[in-house]
Amino acid sequence: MATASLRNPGTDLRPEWFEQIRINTPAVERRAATLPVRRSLKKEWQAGWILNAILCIDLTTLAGDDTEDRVARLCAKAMQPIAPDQLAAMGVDSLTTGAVCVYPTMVGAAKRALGNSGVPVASVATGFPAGLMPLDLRLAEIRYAVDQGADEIDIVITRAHVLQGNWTALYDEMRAMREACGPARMKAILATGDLKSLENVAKASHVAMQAGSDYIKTSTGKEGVNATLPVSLVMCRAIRDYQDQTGFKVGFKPAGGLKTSKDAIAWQVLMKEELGDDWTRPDLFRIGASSLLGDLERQISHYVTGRYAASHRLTMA
Ligand SMILES: O=C[C@H](O)COP(=O)(O)O
Repeated sequence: MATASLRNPGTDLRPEWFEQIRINTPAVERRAATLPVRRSLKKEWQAGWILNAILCIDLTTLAGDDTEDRVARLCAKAMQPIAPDQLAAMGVDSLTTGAVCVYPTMVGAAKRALGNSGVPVASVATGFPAGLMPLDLRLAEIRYAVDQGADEIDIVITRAHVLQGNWTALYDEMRAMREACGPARMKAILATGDLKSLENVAKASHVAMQAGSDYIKTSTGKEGVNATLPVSLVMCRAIRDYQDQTGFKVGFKPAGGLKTSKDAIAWQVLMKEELGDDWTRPDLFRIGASSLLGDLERQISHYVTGRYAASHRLTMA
């Protein structure tokens, strides 16, 4: 059995590990519905989970009007997401987000802004968000982002391969992407809102892990439906099965539409209950979000000062 610290190397394609999967959708939905209301957290516990969520955020900007200035501001926020006096009041010395996540042409600006802070830069690639580009161009885009200094690559898959059950084609493209990533960790975005069924989500999760993904990620943030708890539950169970099958731990990243502290806590409850404490830390859990940090800041400020700060006092737009 592999140890936790080793990177998932993937396996040969093993359809027999997932072809028989059937999902009881009503049961998944019932279980998912209990997650947001499962724990009534006392104030200090709630504040602790909120700080942990910040530690796990891939602080994201993926907009057509991104500029190097915007990316630099995002990076400043990633390095200091909470005001030092508020952190000190909570007995915490320092805190950063899990990573920043940007388009490939913004990787250089992010690296410069983050300096030696240790905050990793994640880049989307492979024709994000639709992925409908020739494979050689998608692989070249990964290599470009790695060359610019990206530590992590968030790839998108060809949804048609899933919809047609073409697992070999899906595995082959992801294997090639994993190789193109080299030392950069690969997060595989399944775009679950496009995949039509929870069974397809489970099967695509298995193929992504067999192809060597370091994390599996729900969504680009651009699909009609992005991260949901039922989809996340199915993906977490695939991660658990894969660990049973291979001994390797693969990370999970819900992304798209996560905006509130309540969301951040519900997803952490999911991780803790389905996969255990290891999956509440950034090496196995990230939250992809462009507009979650503001609410987390508000809750921390309320915890420390007893009142809610006006939104213009919070530095994250
Ligand atoms: O990977 C991260 C997503 O693009 C973020 O989606 P969001 O803008 O809905 O938070």
